[in-house]
Amino acid sequence: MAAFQMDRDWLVFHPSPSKPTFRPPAGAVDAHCHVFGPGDVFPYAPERKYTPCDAPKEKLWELRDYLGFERNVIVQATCHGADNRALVDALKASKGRARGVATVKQDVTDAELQALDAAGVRGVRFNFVKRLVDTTPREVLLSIAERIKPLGWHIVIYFEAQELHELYDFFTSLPTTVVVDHMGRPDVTKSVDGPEFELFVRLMRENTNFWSKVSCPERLSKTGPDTYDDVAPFARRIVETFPDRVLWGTDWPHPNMRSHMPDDGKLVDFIPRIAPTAELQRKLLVDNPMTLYWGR
Ligand SMILES: O=C(O)c1cc(C(=O)O)oc(=O)c1
Repeated sequence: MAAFQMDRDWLVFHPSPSKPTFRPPAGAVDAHCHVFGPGDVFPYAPERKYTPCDAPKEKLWELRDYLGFERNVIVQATCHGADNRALVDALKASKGRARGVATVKQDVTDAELQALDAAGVRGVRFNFVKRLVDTTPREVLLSIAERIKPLGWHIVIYFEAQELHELYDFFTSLPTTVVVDHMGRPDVTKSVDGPEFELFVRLMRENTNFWSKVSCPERLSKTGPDTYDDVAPFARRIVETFPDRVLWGTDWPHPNMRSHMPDDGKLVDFIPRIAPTAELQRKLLVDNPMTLYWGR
């Protein structure tokens, strides 16, 4: 009997993704993915908002190789809270082919930060999505930011587009490189030139320490699986406007998907639609993530 029972409506990752037609350039990095558990070895956090299926590191390596990628950036998932043991275990097992983004609390010690750094962690994640986490006061986040800055780490932020107005000044006060998850989750039924997305473009334009992941068409799309036509203009605009500050990731194992479970091969085939030239593809998949995560 497994230690944890996944949520009844949980969608398990795709059992047999298609082989992508698009071949990623040599050295490509999947710069946003997660590991879950396994729960009987690395228990899910008591404060979690969901209980997923196990998604262990071995499955992630299999997917990496199958899709034609060489490296991963593993982002601490909220179901593990600030217990980074599953993440660290995966980083150590990766033989240098994975880097990590952790979640830490204010009372994290310098020795713990050093140990995370040695394992390959290069950033912390601040999450503002209310269905995923309880709110952490801004002064606590700022104190964590000051602690991780000397390590040369960056901050990954996850929020929804309608919250950006309220969070804008706080975000721009952060003292490190800041990476936005999933393009700030735009409402893609609105115009790509409209005021909501324009605010996000302004954040990127006026603050050159901001980067964006152009990931998760499956989460943002309203038109549905496989083509994600409605998301493409948003992601392409960001890639073409900020080619040196964009990252791409599968988001495997796709926590909390309700509408459908994406075929990871189809997600890879989405890349040339948002990064149409070989140069843009190389920056997005190789140069940018290598600079940010393997720069030292
Ligand atoms: O939208 C989500 O549900 C989601 C959740 C998590 C997490 O639980 O960490 O991470 C993501 O990148 C996306």
